[in-house]
Amino acid sequence: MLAEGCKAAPAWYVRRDWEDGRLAPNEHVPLEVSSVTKVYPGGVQALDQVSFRISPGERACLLGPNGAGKTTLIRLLTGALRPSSGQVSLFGLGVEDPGFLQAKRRVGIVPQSPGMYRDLTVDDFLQLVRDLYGRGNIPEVVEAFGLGPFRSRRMAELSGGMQRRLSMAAALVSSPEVLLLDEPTVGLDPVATREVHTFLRKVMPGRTVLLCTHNLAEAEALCESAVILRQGKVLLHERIATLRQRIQPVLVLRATQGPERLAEALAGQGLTLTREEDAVHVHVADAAAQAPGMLRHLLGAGVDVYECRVVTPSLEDLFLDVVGASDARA
Ligand SMILES: Nc1ncnc2c1ncn2[C@@H]1O[C@H](COP(=O)(O)OP(=O)(O)OP(=O)(O)O)[C@@H](O)[C@H]1O
Repeated sequence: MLAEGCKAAPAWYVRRDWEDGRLAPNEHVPLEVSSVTKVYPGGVQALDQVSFRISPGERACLLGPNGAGKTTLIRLLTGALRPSSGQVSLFGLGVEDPGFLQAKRRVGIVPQSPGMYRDLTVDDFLQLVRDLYGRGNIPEVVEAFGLGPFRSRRMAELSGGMQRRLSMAAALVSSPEVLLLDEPTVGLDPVATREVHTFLRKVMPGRTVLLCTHNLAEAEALCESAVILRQGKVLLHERIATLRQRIQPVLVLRATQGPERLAEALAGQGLTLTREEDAVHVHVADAAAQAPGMLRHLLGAGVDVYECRVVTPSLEDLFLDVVGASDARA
């Protein structure tokens, strides 16, 4: 399952415990997808033998290009869809198991929209959720998410940002151990997006999280691991820090004498150079170790460097690297 070129798998990486590729069910694993295939009526195959586990306390993002199967996977995990084959389990229990409903009560779900509940007031909706979960502290979430002034407001009358706040509050009413977040900031303006991130930062620590998003900055800010899907398959499941080691940082250099002279002075040193407008990018394994010698060499060669900046790869760079490499192989 580890994509070509990936480094050693972390401890929680997918382990194939059963010979047929399925994972052995484990009550200590909050979210588990084992050899799941989903074919929609009409024949579209959205997921193809997908397996991964999200460990307790892991905060993972679910990434992938359009049509990769992310929404399908989230809907399978929420129980809204059934797999065509394979097993989705929460705390080791599959949908057919008698304790599945109990396991589901340990999972809070933040959907993209309030769906069919638009006509309920904020209070009605939170009470409905508390009744469904059989427990919960409404005043606590109303306070935590600043919903006090809106309690008698119909959900349809709330702004997009406020609806999202309510969705998060509802997901947390029962103090779940797991949070499933389906694009929590899609369609929100930057102010509302920041507000959602602030709330999420408060509630995510200590919980297991799977965050489906297209916003890679959001994923990077909130999660420490990534599951990348493409065309219904898992390309990788890895720590973001480990992923980052796959791409070298870049030293961005600018000199008074211009990029040609800079590149000329660095030629023949076994470095990978790329020219970006008036800068030269040097790919380095260890910027702190290599930059001082490089700058001394340039100064000695009569090149006056006025900018030397280390750029570490972003999750976007990593995503493009992983998905691009997979596209090239396809
Ligand atoms: N209800 C459905 N009936 C038939 N095909 C579907 C249905 N829902 C999704 N699909 C197809 O399944 C595949 C995966 O779709 P899915 O929505 O899960 O991907 P996604 O990664 O969430 O995409 P996006 O990022 O664009 O939201 C796509 O080819 C899509 O067209």
